[in-house]
Amino acid sequence: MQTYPDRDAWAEAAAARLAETLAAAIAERGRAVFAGAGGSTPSPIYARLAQADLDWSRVVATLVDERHVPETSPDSNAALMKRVLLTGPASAARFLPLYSPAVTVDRAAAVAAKALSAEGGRLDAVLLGMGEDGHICSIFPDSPTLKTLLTPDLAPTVLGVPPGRDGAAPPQERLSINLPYLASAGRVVLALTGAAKRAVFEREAAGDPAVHPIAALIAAKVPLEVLWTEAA
Ligand SMILES: O=C1O[C@H](COP(=O)(O)O)[C@@H](O)[C@H](O)[C@H]1O
Repeated sequence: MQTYPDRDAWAEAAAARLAETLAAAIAERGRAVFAGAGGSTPSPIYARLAQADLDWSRVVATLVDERHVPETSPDSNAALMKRVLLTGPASAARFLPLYSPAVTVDRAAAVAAKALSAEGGRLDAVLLGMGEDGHICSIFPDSPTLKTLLTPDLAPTVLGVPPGRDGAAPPQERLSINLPYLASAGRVVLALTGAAKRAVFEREAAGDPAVHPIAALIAAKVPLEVLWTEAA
């Protein structure tokens, strides 16, 4: 885990790592695929990444997970990414949504999986956050889709995630990439803030990889870089 003295240094370091990997992919293959998280963590990183000196017209930007809601919803991760990352020069990137309107969450997941596969089926750079319950992407510790999403030897794909039962997370249907997408990525930056999330990360990392997403990432040798700052 890399520790940073404040949020500015933390966000700057995360954005620089992601930009470096996207630039290398563009130099090597003429294109790059970026996948990012929603939630409260990524905004300062997205704001800096948007300023990166990249040929954004060669970047496909997508999400590691999404709530099954339209972009008009305040819960939409797509709306967040478009508002904070895909602005200025970065608006030249092509956005690939996980959500599709007017279809079931499983159908939307199949559509997104096909579209991502058509982009090469591999993510160059990934920005992850982690919830205080230890979820990453929409891979929730107690979800019925947990085991499928964490199965290491499936093909990279996108799956629909049902809402949790009896008030358990997540509150609404979601879509999520699976562990093999993270394991095959070029670089995965997990951005964490605050003492509580650090404690959750350390507890989860020591857990059973079959049911703890962070432990599963480590066991699957995801190219993970954890960047932490105390300022929550
Ligand atoms: O629901 C989600 O939560 C996680 C963590 O969010 P944060 O607000 O604690 O940063 C996020 O990584 C994920 O993409 C999002 O859909």
